[in-house]
Amino acid sequence: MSYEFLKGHGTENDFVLLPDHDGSVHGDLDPARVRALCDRRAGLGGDGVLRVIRTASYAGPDAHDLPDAAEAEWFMDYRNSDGSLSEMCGNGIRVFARHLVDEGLADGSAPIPVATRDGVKVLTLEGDVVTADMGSPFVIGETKVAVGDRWWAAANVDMGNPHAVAFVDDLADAGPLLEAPAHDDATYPHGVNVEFVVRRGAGHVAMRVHERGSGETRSCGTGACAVMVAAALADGLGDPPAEDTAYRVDVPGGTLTVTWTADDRVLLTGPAVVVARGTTSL
Ligand SMILES: N[C@@H](CCC[C@H](N)C(=O)O)C(=O)O
Repeated sequence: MSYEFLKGHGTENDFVLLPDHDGSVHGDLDPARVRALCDRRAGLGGDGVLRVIRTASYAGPDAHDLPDAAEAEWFMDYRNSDGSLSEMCGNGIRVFARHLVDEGLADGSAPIPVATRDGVKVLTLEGDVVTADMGSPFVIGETKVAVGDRWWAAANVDMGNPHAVAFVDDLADAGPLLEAPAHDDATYPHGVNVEFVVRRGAGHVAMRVHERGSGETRSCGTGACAVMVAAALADGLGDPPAEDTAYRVDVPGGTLTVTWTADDRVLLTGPAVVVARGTTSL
């Protein structure tokens, strides 16, 4: 079977997009196909797959939990590169919105609602930059993570998907991150995305991330949001802050801006580009 794909990225967190508007191309989207597509040597390469499907047409895992199609015509069916599902992807949803507008499937001059496994997110495009309203963060408490025999205290922040945010002295402290950092399985029964963070200045941090289901990636949008929230709280801001507050979050693949609003919304702003398209039979 031959089918259409596109390739895109947001701050070098890269994705294979699979247009499947009525669900007739990929059915349940076999995890083995996701792994084959994301393979960087034998496939197209990617940190994940974004299936572009109408909310009303999705019949796969979690279909019963999806928002109503009247709230969001399109559903971002996100898969990690190992084939697993995740609730949300902050870089992916910006690329998803860019694709909808490029293809005339959504009007880029107005906010675009997109359904995810974490509810409806609203995207706004301004030139090359896309902002995703990621909703409210949930700061659950303290945990810890480890690489080898080194442990760090970490903030447990839920952005729809799970995060552990560890402040470190140096981003190199975590080593090459060839394996998932150790974490508390009782706190994170479904695994966790782990961010290592350093301060760069007032309202400015830099991070690395090991993503659940994808390994170390060049960026993670939900991770950047979790990092901003953890940093803002460590800086003494309220939950939510008294006034809208923006932090610059540097990632290996670029720079994101995260704004935590006084009405407790986290806004993720950054680039989103589609770089290629074609057909494959992977
Ligand atoms: N890269 C994404 C997050 C993708 C999902 C994550 N690996 C998980 O399993 O929760 C982002 O930009 O947020």
